[in-house]
Amino acid sequence: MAALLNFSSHCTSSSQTHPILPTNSIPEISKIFTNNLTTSSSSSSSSSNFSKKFPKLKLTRSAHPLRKTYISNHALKSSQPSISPEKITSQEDEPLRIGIVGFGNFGQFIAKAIKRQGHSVVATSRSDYSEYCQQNGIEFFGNIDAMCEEQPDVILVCSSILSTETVLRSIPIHKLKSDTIFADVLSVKQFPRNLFLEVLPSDFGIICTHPMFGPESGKNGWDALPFVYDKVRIAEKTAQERKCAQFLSIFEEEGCRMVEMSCEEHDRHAAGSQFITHTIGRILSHLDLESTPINTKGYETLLQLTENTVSDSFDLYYGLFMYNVNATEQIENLDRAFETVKQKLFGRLHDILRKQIVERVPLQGVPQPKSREVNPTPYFLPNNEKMKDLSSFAMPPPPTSPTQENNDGVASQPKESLKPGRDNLVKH
Ligand SMILES: O=C(O)C(=O)C[C@]1(C(=O)O)C=C[C@@H](O)C=C1
Repeated sequence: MAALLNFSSHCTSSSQTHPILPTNSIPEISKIFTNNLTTSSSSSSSSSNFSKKFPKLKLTRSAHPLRKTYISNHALKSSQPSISPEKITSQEDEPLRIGIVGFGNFGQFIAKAIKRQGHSVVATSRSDYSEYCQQNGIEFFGNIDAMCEEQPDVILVCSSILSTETVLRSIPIHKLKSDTIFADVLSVKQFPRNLFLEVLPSDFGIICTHPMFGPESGKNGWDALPFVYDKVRIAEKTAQERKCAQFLSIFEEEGCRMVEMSCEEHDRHAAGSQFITHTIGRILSHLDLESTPINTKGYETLLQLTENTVSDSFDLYYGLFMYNVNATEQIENLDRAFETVKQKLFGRLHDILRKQIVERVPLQGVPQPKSREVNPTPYFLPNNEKMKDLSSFAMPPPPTSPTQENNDGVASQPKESLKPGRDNLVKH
C-alpha cells in the first residue's frame, strides 16, 4: 500500500508526464483515492434552507421564479445546527478579494463573474496574462509568492486536474491569513478534497466546487446551470463562514442552480455523465464523422458532441478518468453495453440464417424457387448442385465456361482465381 501511495503521489506531482499504468493497477489506484480519506469531514454545515440563511440571495432568486434549489440527500442528512441568517452574511460585508491560481481559459471565465458580482480578483499563472488582466481590471502577479502577499480571502485553484497537486504545494501558505478559504473548480472532487485536507493547515477553510459548465457551454450565461459544492471544512459562526457564503453567492447571483453534494456523490454522478459524454465524444472523433447533405438532428448532435469534446484538452479527459474512482467501472459498462448491442444485432441475423439452413424456411420477400425444386436453396447459399464440388459455401462453383452465368445470375470466375473469403461469397 505504501508503495502504491508513493506511486499515487508520483502520478500527481510535478512532472506532468505520468508513467504508463499497467491496466491491473488501476483498480488499486482507485482504492487509494477512496481509502485515503482519513480526516474528511465532507460535511455541509448549513444547507437545508439555503435561501433562509441568505436573505440577500432570496431577493435575486425571486427575480428568477423558475430557479429551484436542489438539496441533495447529503445536505438534508446534515446534522449540523443551523445558524441565524444575520450571523452568516450582512449587507455590510466587504467585497471579497479572490486570488485565482491558474489563469487559463477556465480561470478567466470564472474571474469575469466574480468581477461582475463586485469582488476583486488577483491572479497568477505560469503564462503571462498581465495584458489581459490590465484590460479587465485584474491584478496579475508573475509569481505566486507576490500574489499571496495580497492576502486574498479566497484562493481559487483553477489549474488543470493533473497539475493541481504541484500548484497547491507551491503556494507559500505562511504568507496567507490563517482563515483563508481554499476552493477549487475541478471536474473531479474527491481528489482535491483529500489533497486540500492533507496539505492545508487546519484553520484554513476548504470548499470544493464544480461548475457543471465551462467557457463553451456557459458562454450565454449561467442561468439554471448546475453548480456543485461541498463545504468540506468551514468554521461555523466565524468570518470564514460569512466569506464562504459570499463566495457561493457569486454563483447563485449569476443564476446557477446550486447543488450541495458530497464529493463522493459528485464523483459517482460525474463518472456516469460527464466522463461518459467525453468518452463517447472521443470515440466518435476516431470515426472522422463528416457533415452530410442529409444530417438528422441526432447526427448533428453527435457532430457537435465530437467537436466540443475534442476542443477540450486530452489532459482534462485523462483527469476525468484517472482521478475519479468510478471512471474505470464506467468504461467497463460501456464496453459491455456495446457488446450487448452487437449481440442483439448479430444474434438476430444468426437466427434467420439458421432457420434457412436447418428449417429451410424461405426468406420473406425473396423470390420462391420454381416448383420442381423440392429443396429450395437458402437465399444466401449456392444451390445444392453447385455445392457438390465445394469445400465451403464461401467458394463459388467451378465455371462451365469462363464467362458463363450461373443460375443465380452471377458470373462465374475461373477456378484458379478463387480464394476463400468474403469477396467470393455468392451475392444476390
Ligand atoms: O463548456 C465547456 O467548454 C466544457 O467543456 C464544459 C465542461 C464539459 O462540458 O465537460 C468541461 C469541464 C467542466 O468541468 C465542466 C463542463
